[in-house]
Amino acid sequence: MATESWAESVDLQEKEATESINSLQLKEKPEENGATSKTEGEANNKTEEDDKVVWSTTQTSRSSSEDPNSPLYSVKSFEELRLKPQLLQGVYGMGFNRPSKIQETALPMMLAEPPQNLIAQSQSGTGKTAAFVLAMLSHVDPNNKWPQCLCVSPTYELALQTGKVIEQMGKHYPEVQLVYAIRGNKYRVELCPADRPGAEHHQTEAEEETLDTIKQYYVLCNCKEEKFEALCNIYGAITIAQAMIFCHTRKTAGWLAGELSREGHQVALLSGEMQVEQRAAVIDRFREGKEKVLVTTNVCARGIDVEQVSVVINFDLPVDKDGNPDNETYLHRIGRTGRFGKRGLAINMVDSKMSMNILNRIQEHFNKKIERLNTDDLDEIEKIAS
Ligand SMILES: Nc1ncnc2c1ncn2[C@@H]1O[C@H](COP(=O)(O)OP(=O)(O)OP(=O)(O)O)[C@@H](O)[C@H]1O
Repeated sequence: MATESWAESVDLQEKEATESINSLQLKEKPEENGATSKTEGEANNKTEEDDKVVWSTTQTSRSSSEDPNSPLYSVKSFEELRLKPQLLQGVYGMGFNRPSKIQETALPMMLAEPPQNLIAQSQSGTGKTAAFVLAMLSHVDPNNKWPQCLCVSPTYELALQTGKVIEQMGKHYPEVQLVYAIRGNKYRVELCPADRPGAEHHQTEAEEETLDTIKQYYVLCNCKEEKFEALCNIYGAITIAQAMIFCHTRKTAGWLAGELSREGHQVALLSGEMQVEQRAAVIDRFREGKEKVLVTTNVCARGIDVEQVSVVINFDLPVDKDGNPDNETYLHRIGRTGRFGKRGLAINMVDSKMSMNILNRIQEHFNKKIERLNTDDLDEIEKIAS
């Protein structure tokens, strides 16, 4: 699959972004993902690190593709979805064995002749992107030399991420060309007709929006310093592959990134005021595992798919401009972990009566109990990860 180069401008910015990230890396962690090979002598010499429970995305939850109630369960194979052979090659090349429920349900509707309009909802990380990418690639006819599929993304980062999925799935379909109509690329888009006819709806109930594979907890604190201490205790008790930490303001995010760096964590900082290309470079580095912790404010981290993210921390709970709970943002944030049946952990920091009230309203909205976690008790933290 051919691509127009958007990477040039990203490269130019990357150096600058890397420098600012490097300035945060005061101390490198010697071990990656808690995985090391040891001699027998070393193995007998247990360290604090050895005692930690590993909270890793390699552990899959009970909600697997075998469970008919799981959003990953399907009765069909990709062959039965009648995908083009080039796309089947692409799908298997990405390591997908079977479609998820949303893929199995949505693809036949999107591939029908004539195709049906569809508004589909499914839990985070259950394969929606893959579903609509396959639909786009199935419809495009490379003999027609005009733009045929338009994918509109809410953010620059998501446009790049979806583009990468298109590139991977379309790897064996080089006749199809992909272009990015994003900042820095001069490309005139054809507009969609404003009068779209009605669409089929495939919706999820509010109670089902969060995944059972993501365990949710809250921690009671009094101030940001206590929240940071709680965070350190969590890191002291469990080994975390990669984590995303959400803050309300840039100021808090910057402060927290600095504190975490001083503790020896490999930290990346992502916030709205950075140039979009810089933000893309930061996300790329995080995706490659160059940083293990991503501290971020909000919008730019929406929809990011990084498999290794095993823990999401709401250092500040998401609220809208009127100070009410932002349930949608909460869902998007915690959905950065527990991707495609992996286990995930979401921890909310509560530091006032007001934020406790916000948390209670979030629980009510999703009809899901969020348990309290005492981070002064290392055994208790270890237990939630086992
Ligand atoms: N059928 C499949 N088999 C195995 N892995 C899959 C399959 N479909 C998608 N994935 C992987 O699962 C992860 C989540 O998929 P995807 O990003 O499509 O989910 P999503 O529903 O769009 O997520 P979000 O709601 O956060 O936008 C991705 O890393 C993707 O590569």
